[in-house]
Amino acid sequence: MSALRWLTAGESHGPALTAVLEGLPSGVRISTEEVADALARRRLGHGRGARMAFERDEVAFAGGIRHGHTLGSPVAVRVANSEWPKWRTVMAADPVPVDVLAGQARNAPLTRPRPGHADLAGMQKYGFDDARPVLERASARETAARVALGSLAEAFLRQAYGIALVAHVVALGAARSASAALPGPEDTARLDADPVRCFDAGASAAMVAEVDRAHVAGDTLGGVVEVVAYGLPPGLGSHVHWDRRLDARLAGALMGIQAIKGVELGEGFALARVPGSLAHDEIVPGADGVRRATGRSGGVEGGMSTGEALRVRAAMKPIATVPRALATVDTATGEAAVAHHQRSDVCAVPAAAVVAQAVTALVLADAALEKFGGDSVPETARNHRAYLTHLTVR
Ligand SMILES: Cc1cc2nc3c(=O)[nH]c(=O)nc-3n(C[C@H](O)[C@H](O)[C@H](O)COP(=O)(O)O)c2cc1C
Ligand SMILES: C=C(O[C@@H]1CC(C(=O)O)=C[C@@H](OP(=O)(O)O)[C@H]1O)C(=O)O
Repeated sequence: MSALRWLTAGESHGPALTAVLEGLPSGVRISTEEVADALARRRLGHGRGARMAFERDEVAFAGGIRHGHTLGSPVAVRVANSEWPKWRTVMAADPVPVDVLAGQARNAPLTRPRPGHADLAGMQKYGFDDARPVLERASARETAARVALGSLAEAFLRQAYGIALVAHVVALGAARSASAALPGPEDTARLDADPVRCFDAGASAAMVAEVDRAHVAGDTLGGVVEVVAYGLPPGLGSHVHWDRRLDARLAGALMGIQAIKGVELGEGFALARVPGSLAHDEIVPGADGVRRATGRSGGVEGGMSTGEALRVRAAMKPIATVPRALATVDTATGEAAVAHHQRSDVCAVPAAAVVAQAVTALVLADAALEKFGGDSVPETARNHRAYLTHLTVR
């Protein structure tokens, strides 16, 4: 069983998202404002659709926190949706009279499933003749719940072990950052201020232009995000079994984000094209112990953190709701049709970076608690210090 478990519930146009984090020690300092800041960061980014402008995330803790500190009990977070009054009837939990529903334009069955979204496979799997019940949960609005939990995991990692994370966009459509410079956690405000969360100013301008071109063309775009975590000890995760490997756990969590289609640690796929002499990170003596000369592995070897910066990338496919709608079949008639489209993001890669940072923090917090145990922040911090003091090789 994982040391830390998390679950989310809620539909895109439902009253609220609910998230639960179980296993967090007591004594993590956290405020509603910190979680709200993380949620606001997820709404940023050039290319997001109209919904980001008018909808608000109304966050409140519903358990596990007292006077600004975790209690060790499950933490429950509720992210209410300010748009709920408009959806109260269409998304009501209790039965609604048929004549009342019939008067709701929002309730018209969606029978032209979008290629690339969950619509068609979800209708087939769950036995619906309308895509609404599928897309409500498939929607990446759910990622607000994971970002809320990720902000708790990040606070814990920072306070217990001095681990800090940052995420940025390294490619968007055909534009990519040519710079090898990595942002640090202290660059978060600068990344928030960039329209596409890119650390490379030249590439940022090219990415903005890509989004604008796609918008005019009635098209959508994907891209690549990178999460960097600093301050990890060596030895999170394990080589001994597939499901204990840190890389496998990161890949699973990142691939669990809507629209993520590829994950790589460090140089990932590029390593497959170079000889071994250029693929690995040579081990060199340093003032504070052994170091790596390069960061090609992304800070994970043998399924374990090496103690160097962790660097993991995730590739996001373009948004499925393409304004210049794609071909589909109207499931009500069996006839060829164009996919339904009302509004959508042109590109949500900057938001995906924020979500990727959150799920990476959750995986690292789980792996750290598995390694160091402890039911309070001081206890797990003590265990971490003792481990570092007594490392067999340094
Ligand atoms: C932050 C974020 C925002 C998204 N916004 C949209 C959107 O506006 N329209 C859309 O069709 N898909 C959007 N998506 C992608 C869909 O959620 C995703 O394509 C869908 O779940 C199917 O992807 P899958 O095949 O990976 O499950 C977004 C994804 C993320 C991570
Ligand atoms: C609401 C959010 O993202 C939504 C994710 C999403 C999708 O299909 O994934 C589709 C869009 O919603 P709609 O189809 O209602 O316009 C996005 O706005 C959010 O991130 O908070």
